[in-house]
Amino acid sequence: MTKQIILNAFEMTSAMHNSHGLWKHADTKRHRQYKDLEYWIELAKLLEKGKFDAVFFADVLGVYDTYKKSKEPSIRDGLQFPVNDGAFVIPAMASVTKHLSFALTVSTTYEPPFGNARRFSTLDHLTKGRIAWNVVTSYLPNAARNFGLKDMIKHDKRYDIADEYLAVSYKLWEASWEDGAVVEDRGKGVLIDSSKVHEINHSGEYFDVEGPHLSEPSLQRTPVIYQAGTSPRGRAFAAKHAECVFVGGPTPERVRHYTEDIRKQATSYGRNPDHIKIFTFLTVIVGKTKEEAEEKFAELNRLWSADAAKAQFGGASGYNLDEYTEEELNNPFEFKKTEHGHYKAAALTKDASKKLSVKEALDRLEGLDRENIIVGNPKEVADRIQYQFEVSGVDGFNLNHLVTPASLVDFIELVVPILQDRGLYKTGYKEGSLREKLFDHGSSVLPIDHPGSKYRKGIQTVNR
Ligand SMILES: Cc1cc2nc3c(=O)[nH]c(=O)nc-3n(C[C@H](O)[C@H](O)[C@H](O)COP(=O)(O)O)c2cc1C
Repeated sequence: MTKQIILNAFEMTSAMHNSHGLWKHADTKRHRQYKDLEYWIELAKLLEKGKFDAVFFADVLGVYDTYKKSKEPSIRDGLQFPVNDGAFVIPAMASVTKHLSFALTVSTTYEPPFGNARRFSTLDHLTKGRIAWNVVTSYLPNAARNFGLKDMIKHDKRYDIADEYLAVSYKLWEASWEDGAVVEDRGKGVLIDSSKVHEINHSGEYFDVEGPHLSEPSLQRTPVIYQAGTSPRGRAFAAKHAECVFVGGPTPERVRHYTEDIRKQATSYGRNPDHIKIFTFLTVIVGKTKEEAEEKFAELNRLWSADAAKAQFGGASGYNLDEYTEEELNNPFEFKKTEHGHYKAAALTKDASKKLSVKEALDRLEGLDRENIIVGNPKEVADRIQYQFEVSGVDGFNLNHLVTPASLVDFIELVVPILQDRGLYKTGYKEGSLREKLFDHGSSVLPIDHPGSKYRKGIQTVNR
């Protein structure tokens, strides 16, 4: 059977996400409606109609303020600000869908693991196993200062902390409660068999947690583990822990380099590389005709905010694009490792399809980056998606939407049927939890080659 594209809607419970300045578009209301439950409920119904696998909720815990050393460019255009807590809209979206799943971003740098484990168990219960956790280590200096730190914790150390954070989480989800602990024995007057509920007594370098886990085991126990990070340390972390990885890369060839590296490293951890699904970005502007798509592109390009794009680039990469002098504009735009994140900086330097000068790099952010957007009629768009899917070696995409919900409606009406005709996209959902839909492990819980499963106690689940 043809390998099929797994599709997530790339979202954020914020005024704007990656559509810089496009709140000015006549058809978008999301910057006013992102705080309304009705907006998320309608979106959920639309996405399930389009057979989307999941909604991927990005998140940040601060304002982007590297560019111009100021928060003003971000605040002015609503760049991922204001941003609400994504967890709260998920149960409402789950209540009007049966199959759509939800990947929620939570940082291991700022929120302690004990409360986070309960949050995900609760969501897994309420959605009947349709939850994933996108593990990030965060990149905004303002986030560090919001959580009482003077500076960001160093990039690689954040991943060391994340490693221990995951160990604590696995203990809570996998080791604290045995299967069958809830006995509900009316005769003996026992609701929960306390011999099957365990403290975890974790004492480590960064965390001390006694337990037991406050939630009883949910369908998946450990939520499907997503990870977003493309640096060498990020990829090593993904290879060890992630069941789904969200990688950045400006070309399908470069994305392939990352997918191959992650799968190779996963093997060295004793994991089956097929137990990792890899995703990258997808941005589409589709019209019934090429001319209509080009008109849409021109209109969006006209409304684009270069300042917001540079502000996002700044926070994600650590480069302040405002600091180059006139004389420096012709210099090559070089990669430098910062304490922020890897993929944005790499996209315009070492991963770019050609070497860029500083001026050329800045120009890429002045408008919608044509190199990273598919513009065309439905067939042209489907051809290009198919090409990117086949060349990059990914299992699916996180689909951006520039105008919400119009971009998603266009995609579902115009592109999905072609991908379905080609056998590249499902026409119906598989039954079961998110993990069962994504994999063939034979159960909802972690497979035995995953490091989290090593913590298991007294759990009677079959696994392939
Ligand atoms: C494709 C992609 C998406 C990401 N999304 C988020 C996000 O929503 N929120 C966030 O705080 N960090 C996000 N990150 C970055 C993570 O915080 C990451 O753990 C950290 O910046 C280091 O990333 P790196 O390994 O690529 O350097 C993302 C990274 C990538 C590659």
